[in-house]
Amino acid sequence: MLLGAIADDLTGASDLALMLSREGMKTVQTVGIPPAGFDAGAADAVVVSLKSRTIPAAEAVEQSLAAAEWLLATGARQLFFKYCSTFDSTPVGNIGPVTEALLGRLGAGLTLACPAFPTNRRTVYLGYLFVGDELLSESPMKDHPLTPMRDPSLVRVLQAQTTLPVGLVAHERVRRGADAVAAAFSQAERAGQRIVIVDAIDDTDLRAIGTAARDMALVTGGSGIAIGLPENFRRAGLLAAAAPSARMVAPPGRAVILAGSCSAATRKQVATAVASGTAALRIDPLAVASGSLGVEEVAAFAETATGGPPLIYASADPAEVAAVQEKLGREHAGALVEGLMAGVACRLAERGFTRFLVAGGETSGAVVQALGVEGFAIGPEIDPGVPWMLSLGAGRPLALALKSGNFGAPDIFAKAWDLLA
Ligand SMILES: Nc1ncnc2c1ncn2[C@@H]1O[C@H](COP(=O)(O)OP(=O)(O)O)[C@@H](O)[C@H]1O
Ligand SMILES: O=C(O)[C@@H](O)C(=O)COP(=O)(O)O
Repeated sequence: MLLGAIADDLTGASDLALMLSREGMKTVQTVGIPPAGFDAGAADAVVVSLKSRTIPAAEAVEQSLAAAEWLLATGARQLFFKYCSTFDSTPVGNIGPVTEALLGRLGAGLTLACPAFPTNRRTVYLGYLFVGDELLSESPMKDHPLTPMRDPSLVRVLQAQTTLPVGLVAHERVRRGADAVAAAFSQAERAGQRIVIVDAIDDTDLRAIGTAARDMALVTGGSGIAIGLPENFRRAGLLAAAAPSARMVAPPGRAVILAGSCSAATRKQVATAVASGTAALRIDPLAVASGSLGVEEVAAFAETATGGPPLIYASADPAEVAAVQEKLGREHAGALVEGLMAGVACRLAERGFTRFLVAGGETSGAVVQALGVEGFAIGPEIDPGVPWMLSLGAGRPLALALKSGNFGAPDIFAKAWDLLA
């Protein structure tokens, strides 16, 4: 194994695994730290997915360090800490504390932090994160149910989460190429900085940064910054080219869409599916809380639905989410919906469903843990950042696509199935 990655959620992990696989690394994604005897095959990269984005910082640190130990023991030559391209975190973590702990474990001086993913319109300029045409703090991320992002300055956001000095490598340096970036890293290290936010507005920037990060023991960021890392291993003669797959042979069985994401892109995808006549059931968290809607009723809906894959969604707009959270509390509301989706997925898997498209990082984490999946082989790209995957482990094989809340075209719920044979 060459690259060992720790991702703070499931969908983020599959986003990264897809990027590495597209760039020619044989990549396996695991769900949590693999059990003893887990066979990663001849993987060039292993992405360990945690569900550590919003848990208490001390627990996120503990889990990330344990994942790092496993990856290092399995032979990883470089570690990667994957977080969201919108830098999703709370004021107390977890990006800062986990980065700090991993640097300490590796005895490393400097690392970089770059969430840019230009293909999905996340760019960083002068340390400010843009989502599409808007600053992070003016984008729909300001209303995220669990991690509302209200400050667009990544230096400020990260510095609030760590005692390590945070610096900036600005675009003026990045656009001059890999040598200029490497020189900026050395300069930052001499100045006592330990984490540098690095500007990037396109893939050329990301590849230059990737080249410059060749000798960093730890790289942190979104999936975008991983685009230039495989080439370092190829230049060193350690990695052969591999062709990404176009279609995936999925186990026979029925299909369902589970959407627990309230992000703007998911809401548009839900609206598109409903408008086009997809059989759809809306989950009201208050009905789940009162016990009037449960796993059995929801599973029965999916089993009796006709037409294409049915859609079960809790996705709601910011005002509705705020009203629910006021009544139930933010975390309890989230946990209720996640629990329901996980229960429904299990029930449907027992009854012959084998193909699951899940929207939302936390939601995917809950579903995949409940299904008992140990890991995934990476299949074809549905949309940037969203691959089909085949489950690994003891249970019956399943095809899963874990869609980050804000990723995917409006018609992804309809077109995804065409990639399955
Ligand atoms: N209608 C709703 N009201 C309140 N919370 C909700 C509602 N629907 C979903 N949630 C919760 O919001 C969170 C969405 O997070 P996540 O699944 O990570 O989506 P995303 O990928 O868009 O961030 C989950 O905890 C989910 O259970
Ligand atoms: O980097 C990204 O944007 C994604 O890979 C990701 O982590 C998104 O998280 P969710 O929106 O919670 O799915």
